[in-house]
Amino acid sequence: MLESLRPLLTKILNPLARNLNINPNIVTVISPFIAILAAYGFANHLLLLGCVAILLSGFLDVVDGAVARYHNRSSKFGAFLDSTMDRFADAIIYIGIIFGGYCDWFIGVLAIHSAITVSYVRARAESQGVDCSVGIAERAVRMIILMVGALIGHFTQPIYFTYVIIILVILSYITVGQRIYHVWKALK
Ligand SMILES: CC(C)CCC[C@@H](C)CCC[C@@H](C)CCC[C@@H](C)CCOC[C@@H](COP(=O)(O)OP(=O)(O)OC[C@H]1O[C@@H](n2ccc(N)nc2=O)[C@H](O)[C@@H]1O)OCC[C@H](C)CCC[C@H](C)CCC[C@H](C)CCCC(C)C
Ligand SMILES: O=P([O-])([O-])O[C@@H]1[C@@H](O)[C@H](O)[C@@H](O)[C@H](O)[C@@H]1O
Ligand SMILES: [Mg+2]
Ligand SMILES: [Mg+2]
Repeated sequence: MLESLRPLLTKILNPLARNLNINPNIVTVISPFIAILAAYGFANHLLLLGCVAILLSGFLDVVDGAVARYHNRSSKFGAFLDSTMDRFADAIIYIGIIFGGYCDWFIGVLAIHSAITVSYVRARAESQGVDCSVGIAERAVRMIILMVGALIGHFTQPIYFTYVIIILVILSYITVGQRIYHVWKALK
């Protein structure tokens, strides 16, 4: 859904990418460590820290690709590493949310399963030659919803963050359904 913003984002990030002539894989590997900071924030009921750390982790996830493209250092391994690190970041963030008690363990397990399955379906579809960047809750949307939920919980009451997490689980499973239907249509 937010993929259409990528060209604009690339244009915005090019000045930064120009001055960051490093191996993009370094940026990719840092991103999940910032997600650990987000998990620390959620586990310790520091919702604002959790929100900002997700934003920073996501920012690095955007920067790694921008650096790779700008300096012609895109690689198949980099693409593989990017997606793999995202799965670590996704799980780490939800583990912090579970430890913080913002959802019970069962909802937390569903949150991790639904988020990772959204991306797994896309990866499996791509291995069959089907582009599957479809659905309402792609990763950027999931991260933004989590950030908004954390802000709402911070400025009002934590229970509203819990409600947002439940909504996010529902949206993620809807996205899994959308992607399965998309692949079924593409391959039938
Ligand atoms: C906290 C501050 C101190 C720092 C933050 C600075 C601020 C200015 C914040 C700006 C944030 C914003 C720009 C980014 C936020 C995105 C985040 C919410 C979600 C992350 O989405 C993932 C993102 C990246 O997806 P990919 O990894 O797939 O894309 P790329 O890495 O570009 O390409 C992969 C591709 O590159 C090659 N490659 C990669 C790595 C590597 N090592 N080697 C490689 O070769 C290879 O080919 C790979 O295949 O998804 C992007 C989707 C979309 C375009 C993002 C749109 C975000 C939109 C701008 C939303 C605005 C965010 C808003 C500021 C949030 C406000 C929320 C509020 C509640 C706080
Ligand atoms: O949008 P989504 O399919 O849930 O998740 C995406 C992965 O499928 C993709 O491999 C990765 O590079 C993106 O950063 C994002 O994590
Ligand atoms: Mg990236
Ligand atoms: Mg990524």
